[in-house]
Amino acid sequence: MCVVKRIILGSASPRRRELMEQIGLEFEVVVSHKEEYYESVLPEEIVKELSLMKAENVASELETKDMIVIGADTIVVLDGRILGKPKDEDDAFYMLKNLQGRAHEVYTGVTILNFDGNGARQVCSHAVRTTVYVHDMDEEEIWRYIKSKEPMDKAGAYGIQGRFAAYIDKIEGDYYNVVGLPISYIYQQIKGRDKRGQSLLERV
Ligand SMILES: Cc1cn([C@H]2C[C@H](O)[C@@H](COP(=O)(O)OP(=O)(O)OP(=O)(O)O)O2)c(=O)[nH]c1=O
Repeated sequence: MCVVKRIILGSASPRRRELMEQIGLEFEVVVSHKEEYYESVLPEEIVKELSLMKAENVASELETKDMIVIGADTIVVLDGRILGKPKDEDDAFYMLKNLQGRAHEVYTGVTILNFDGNGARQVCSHAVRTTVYVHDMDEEEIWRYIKSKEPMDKAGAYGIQGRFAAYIDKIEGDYYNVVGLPISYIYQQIKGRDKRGQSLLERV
């Protein structure tokens, strides 16, 4: 019989928490307040770097034995420019005005740190891209959406899972990746078996 490892989600995002709960994983949330920054240039490298930093920041505050630590970061990319969370309502307006009527990319980077019983770790960082097509929005619609407060804590100033569903034409790729976590990728990774036939979830 195997003993299952503790899984730590290193995120303050309620969406990430909900997606982990949705698939029935048992996990704990630990939030680190250490600063994050990146040096990479390409979007997929940026989100991988940030997700690694988030996971490492959380791991540095824990006794990391027989444990899986997950970090994630989501950005919206439009014409090569990165849109993070809006600073204020005018910033949200600027982002939404540019996103409407066309396609953009959403990248989420995920890092899974897998610690064995001796505290030795394996690192797996991966980025997932989804293309999102947004319908035309007039200025009144954009302001109405901003006044709903939904955009303010989200990359690109929108939440596909909320009122913004009204403006989603179509997507190509993983929906959950846009919400903040490519959840089936994570599950398949941690359930996957290594050469000894052992799942990441099992303690040695
Ligand atoms: C594009 C998009 C983003 N988002 C959210 C997911 C993330 O919470 C947020 C992107 O910001 P992040 O910096 O990736 O994450 P966070 O600061 O919210 O949480 P933490 O760093 O503690 O893990 O935007 C949505 O909820 N829906 C969407 O459609």
